Amino acid sequence: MFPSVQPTATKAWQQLQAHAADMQKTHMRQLFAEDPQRFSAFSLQFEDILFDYSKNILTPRTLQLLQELARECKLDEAVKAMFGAEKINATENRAVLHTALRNRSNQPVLLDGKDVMPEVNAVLQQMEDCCKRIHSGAWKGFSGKRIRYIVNIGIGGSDLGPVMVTEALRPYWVEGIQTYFVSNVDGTHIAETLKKVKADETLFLIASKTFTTQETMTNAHSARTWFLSQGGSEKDIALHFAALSTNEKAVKEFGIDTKNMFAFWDWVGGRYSLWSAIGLSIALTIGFDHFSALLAGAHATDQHFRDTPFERNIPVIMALTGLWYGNFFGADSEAILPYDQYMHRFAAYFQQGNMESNGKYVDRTGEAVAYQTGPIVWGEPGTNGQHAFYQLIHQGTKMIPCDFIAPAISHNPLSDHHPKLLSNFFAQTEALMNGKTAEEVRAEGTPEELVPYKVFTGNRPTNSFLLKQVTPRSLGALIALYEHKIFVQGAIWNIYSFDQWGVELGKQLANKILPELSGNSAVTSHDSSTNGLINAYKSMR
Ligand SMILES: O=P(O)(O)OC[C@H]1O[C@H](O)[C@H](O)[C@@H](O)[C@@H]1O
Repeated sequence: MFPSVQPTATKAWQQLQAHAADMQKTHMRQLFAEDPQRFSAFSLQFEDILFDYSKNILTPRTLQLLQELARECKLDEAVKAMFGAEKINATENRAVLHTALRNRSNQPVLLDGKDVMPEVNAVLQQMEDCCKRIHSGAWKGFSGKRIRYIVNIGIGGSDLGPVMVTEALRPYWVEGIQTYFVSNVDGTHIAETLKKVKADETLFLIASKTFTTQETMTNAHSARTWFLSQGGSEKDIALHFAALSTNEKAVKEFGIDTKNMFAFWDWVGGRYSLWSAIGLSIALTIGFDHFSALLAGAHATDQHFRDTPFERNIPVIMALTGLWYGNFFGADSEAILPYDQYMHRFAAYFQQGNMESNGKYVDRTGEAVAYQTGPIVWGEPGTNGQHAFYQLIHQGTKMIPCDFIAPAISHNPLSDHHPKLLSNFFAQTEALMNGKTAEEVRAEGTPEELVPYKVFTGNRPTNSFLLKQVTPRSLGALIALYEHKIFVQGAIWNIYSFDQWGVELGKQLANKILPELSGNSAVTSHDSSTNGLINAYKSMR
């Protein structure tokens, strides 16, 4: 296990504090004016992705100190521990091996002395066979018709990744396949979805690592009841239900034929599981070859992350710049702003990826931390966000570091839409960096009383990711960059990034409240607010 280092006790942290005091007085406009080579000094090309981090409030000295912090916190050992299958998810005594799921090199990955790759490859083979049978029409439903509808029932990590990727890769959808996702326990979600599909042409994928999640099991049972009401018989369930899970026993108990079970393992975290059997909805939607390309893109990033010195390592730089603002400028959120409509769930996906991983206040020694950890992550696609919340990013009182993401080539090159979209992408980071001075506002002939309102301070940090095109490979690479960013930050903050105990309390209390909701007797077992709300609900229904 890599050593536990308190980041604030390092020499680099002290130096960064002193340096931050200077940098808080520095304007990026000045940094750009001083160095005409700033873009080439602070940008990196990886595959088809250009990463520009020059519009950040940093100098070579800042980066050097941040990298020193990473070294003092033993980031190199943490990386080795993860790739080396050490049980770095110590509170659950598990390794963290989502990188093995996309290990296209097939180099052995030894966990407790046993290579996991044969099992990984066997499940990929099973997924490929399933895709072939569905896409060729060989897999037939109970009426003899081919499968046309895929309904993935899952939540959290068993939903968000597949939703995000299938949406981002819509141009690659296999003809004749329509995929839907049901996650919310709100009956509306499954009811509205079932209106769109036909039982004899639908394959339900019950996606749950644990196969015990309340929302997923409730939706799965409702799907089964509906299926049986639509002409399907008990024996037809084998043709229309598959399970993506680590829990074979619970899958059997639900009544799903284990030959329709696609396995994964406890060393795959839910929010890192789109590369596993949980990705079957992706493979069925975009085709197995495209799913393989997604894995290959992520694998390329894994190699970049594992083997590149910190100075040129994109996830390390993403992590360090984020940490710089969170810990030394007091920023508490980050926006992810894709200028690509297909990527409209990208921010939502990394809301779970980041906030469930690094939303922790207890460090690896069991002590409460005295510094900020994971940021609030949010965002919407540009340009919609510009007409909604960018006002606050430009002129609000909070610093919100933003990631701008855009493809150079659109999948829908309709008249001049794409140049217009990209002109906004370029303009926004320029405006956020430069701002507009009072002199510039006056020079436009603005009446003096309006000048203060039209001034933009600028100096608001952004990263830009310019992709050639959103393809399975580039998307896979991009997702993995963000995954490793989260890992690096968690390692430096000395927290456990791969558990999620914080989601348990609400679940426990909901289980306690559920039986109290039946009947009409007044509930008195909670605080007065909770009692009051429950009793008001009982009187309203
Ligand atoms: O895949 P499942 O076991 O159904 O879990 C689904 C989700 O629920 C949990 O509460 C966790 O917060 C998530 O990390 C997980 O992805």
